Amino acid sequence: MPRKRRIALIAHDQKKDDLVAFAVKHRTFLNACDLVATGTTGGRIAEACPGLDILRLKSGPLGGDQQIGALIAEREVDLVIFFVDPLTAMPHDVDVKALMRLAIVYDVPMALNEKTAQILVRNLDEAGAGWKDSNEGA
Ligand SMILES: O=C(CO)COP(=O)(O)O
Repeated sequence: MPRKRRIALIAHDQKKDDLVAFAVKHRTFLNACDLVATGTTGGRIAEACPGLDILRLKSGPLGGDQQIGALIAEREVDLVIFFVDPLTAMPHDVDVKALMRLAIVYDVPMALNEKTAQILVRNLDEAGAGWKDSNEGA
């Protein structure tokens, strides 16, 4: 049986409220997916959406972005939703860049802001299971 789509959810601190609101809004869709998140982001979403099953990795600055990058390299991630804060310097900026680089290398769709996330989620929702299949083997 094909695995469910796996979505990686990440938000910088100043964007966490926005991603939590996004998750609440798209909860039914997310519930049908496998979810993986960096530590604090995953905790915040789990708190706001009890019952949503989220695999929580390490916090971003402690290696969480790299863990998600490794999953991308293993072709275990179908979509990255990463609400980035472009106005704050991050001590782990190199990890953030590495994660983005791997999403580009492996041609994984990646939303870096809310509007893009909305478009991708709507597209996935409408495409049903066919969306992932059409991206397999690429
Ligand atoms: O720092 C992050 C992404 O770079 C997010 O990590 P947290 O979800 O643990 O805050």
